[in-house]
Amino acid sequence: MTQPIYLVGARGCGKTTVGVALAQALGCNFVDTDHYLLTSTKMSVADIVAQEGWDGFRRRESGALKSVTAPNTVIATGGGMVLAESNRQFMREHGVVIYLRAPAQILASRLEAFPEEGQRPTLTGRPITDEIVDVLAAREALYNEAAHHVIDATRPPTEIVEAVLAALQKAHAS
Ligand SMILES: Nc1ncnc2c1ncn2[C@@H]1O[C@H](COP(=O)(O)OP(=O)(O)OP(=O)(O)O)[C@@H](O)[C@H]1O
Ligand SMILES: O=C(O)C1=C[C@@H](O)[C@@H](O)[C@H](O)C1
Ligand SMILES: [Mg+2]
Repeated sequence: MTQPIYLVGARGCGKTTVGVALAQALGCNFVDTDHYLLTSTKMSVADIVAQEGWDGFRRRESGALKSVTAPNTVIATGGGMVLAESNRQFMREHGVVIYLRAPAQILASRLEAFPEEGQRPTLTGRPITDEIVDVLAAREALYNEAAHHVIDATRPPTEIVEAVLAALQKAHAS
């Protein structure tokens, strides 16, 4: 592997969890744009949004995407990375984009168990487990448009990693 692999999908689909395991399986680096922003700004997503609004966060997130892009790297993106057309285009041009797809009901149950509110402040003013249905409906087309491969992310992380590796191998062979 030399091209970066970008994992996209809604909050709770497992981009960070699967990304760590996928990087381990491939023996390559792992970075996460949310974590990159946390360490480079020393502010949580909630802090950035409180100070700069969502527009400020989205600008920083687009910058983070460019900063972390490197060969031999699995990149877990933030759930809203696909909102900017320029980000979707950048990811498709610079690497392989994988959409980890899961229905809102499953996302809600994971987010309820592990809310991490500092990193996942409400997007709409409603509780995140309520808003996820509408957020996913509004973004589903963007995740699909960005993706080279769509992977069922309702399974355990080890199975998702296997499915991603199989998709990458199949694409390489063809
Ligand atoms: N395949 C899975 N099966 C069961 N639980 C999972 C799975 N993937 C992730 N989880 C759990 O769901 C929670 C959210 O996962 P994770 O943080 O990886 O999602 P994310 O896509 O990175 O979300 P965000 O967009 O907010 O960064 C975590 O607590 C994780 O343990
Ligand atoms: O879905 C979203 O818009 C977000 C997801 C998280 O990964 C963070 O990037 C942030 O909380 C925004
Ligand atoms: Mg994450």
